[in-house]
Amino acid sequence: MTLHLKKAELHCHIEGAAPPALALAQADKYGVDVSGLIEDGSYVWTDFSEFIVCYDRVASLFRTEEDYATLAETYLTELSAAGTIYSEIIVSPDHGNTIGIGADAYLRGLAAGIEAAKAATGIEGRMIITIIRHLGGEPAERTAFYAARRDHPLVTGFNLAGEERMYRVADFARAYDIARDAGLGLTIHAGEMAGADSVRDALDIVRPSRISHGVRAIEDADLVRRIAAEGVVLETCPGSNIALGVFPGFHAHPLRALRDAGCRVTLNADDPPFFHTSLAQEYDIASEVMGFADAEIDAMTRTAIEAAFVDEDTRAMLLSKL
Ligand SMILES: Nc1ncnc2[nH]cnc12
Ligand SMILES: [Zn+2]
Repeated sequence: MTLHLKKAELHCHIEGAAPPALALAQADKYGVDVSGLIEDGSYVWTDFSEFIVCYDRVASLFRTEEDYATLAETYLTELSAAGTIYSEIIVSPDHGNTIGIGADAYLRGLAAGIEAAKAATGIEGRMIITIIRHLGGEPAERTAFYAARRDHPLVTGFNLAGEERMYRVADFARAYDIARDAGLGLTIHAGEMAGADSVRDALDIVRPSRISHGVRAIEDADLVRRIAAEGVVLETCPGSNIALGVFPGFHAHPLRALRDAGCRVTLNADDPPFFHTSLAQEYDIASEVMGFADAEIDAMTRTAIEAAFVDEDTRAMLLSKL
């Protein structure tokens, strides 16, 4: 067990953190039929494409500012109970537009949830605005402009999620330029559903300080050396990778190999209930299944705080808690 260890998370999609029980309550509230979506208390999907459809259906059950406040507060409160001091949630203002409340109300609701959790538990939270790869470059640029104009201090980063096998990183270069110019921290999903080339493109074109996943860099030794040399931080999500079939089991997961090669690695849950995991479980697996010592896991937590998209006073405060 790793309950005694402090934890930090850089990579969790907030709609992907909705516990099935909360999604069921939301479905009840809005009279939505969830057969085929939730069965026996679990989300139903079989591959990445179905997972994305399932994810979007769950997201559509959250329809008001208050719903989003509840979602963020529920997740961060659960994290805090497991010893988590910091969490970055990946948020999608496009969902706010899809459900009709607009991006501002969507972010306001999430921020209220983050602040409520902080008031109750002390957990620090930030929001990373994501663009959606399978929607293409044009909506991404609109979202990047929105993110650049952000007027909320809890919005500190920018990400690209969605179907990695669609479009090219270059299609999102302009969106990333806009986010970079606005001073947002940059990370990008790469090396999850696509291989080393995708990670190399992400490094060359986006120049991020972090990569969301990045684990398939292991397919190219030169690329692993480059990630280590450049100090790019990998937001690894082992449970997610196993659930999505990226690797056949934890024994085959490259977390240890990447760490041993000098890459800076962190532990994250991605979309925890969809992948039957939690941040606490990712820490437990690192300890009990992958055999990392407590000091090695603490080093990953420290790396997460070092790479967090926060101001330096907040970083110092978080580091002092470790
Ligand atoms: N694991 C994942 N990869 C890419 N996009 C996502 N959106 C939500 N979860 C994701
Ligand atoms: Zn992700």
